[in-house]
Amino acid sequence: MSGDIASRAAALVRDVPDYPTPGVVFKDITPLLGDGPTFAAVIGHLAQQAPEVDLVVGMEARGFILGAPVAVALGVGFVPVRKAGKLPRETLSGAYDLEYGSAVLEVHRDAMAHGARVLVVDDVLATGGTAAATVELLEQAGSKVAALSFLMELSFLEGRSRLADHVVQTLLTY
Ligand SMILES: O=P(O)(O)OC[C@H]1O[C@H](OP(=O)(O)OP(=O)(O)O)[C@H](O)[C@@H]1O
Ligand SMILES: Nc1ncnc2[nH]cnc12
Repeated sequence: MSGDIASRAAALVRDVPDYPTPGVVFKDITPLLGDGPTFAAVIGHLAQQAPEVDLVVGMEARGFILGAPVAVALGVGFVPVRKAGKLPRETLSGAYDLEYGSAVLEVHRDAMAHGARVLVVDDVLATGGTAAATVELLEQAGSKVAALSFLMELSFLEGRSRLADHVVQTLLTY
């Protein structure tokens, strides 16, 4: 079944060369998001393989698109990890590099109870900079990252090696 979902999803991911910078092949998921049955099947797959968790965490912005419906499917809350300056209360924050730039991520300091088990959801694992920075924030906040779940992994960028102590799940591998 997941093989079937994987091939349907892969057919709806579009390669855009030299975006946003020369040399990067951007994996555009908007065709997949625009196909209701495939989008629903992907969310169902991510939810079905999830460990038991208290919360789902997603990273701005594409991690929100996948993470929030996974949280709803699991019947748990959703915590946004946002780019700097968007959260109104006290935050934990961390700078990081990604495949085509650098940024700062933040999470509300009180978003998770101490010891909460969380599932991290995002669309792409590339260099792993975004995911590693997120794990660091969550662990600083006292959470336990039960697993990280991605729609796809760009394995040639070896992001998985930055998450070596964690469970990493991906539907598609390039
Ligand atoms: O493994 P990495 O090299 O860190 O790259 C992966 C990250 O890059 C993209 O986010 P981006 O910062 O482009 O933000 P967006 O979701 O707002 O488009 C993607 O959604 C991941 O979060
Ligand atoms: N090649 C890529 N395509 C889409 N999102 C990404 N995030 C990091 N690298 C990416």
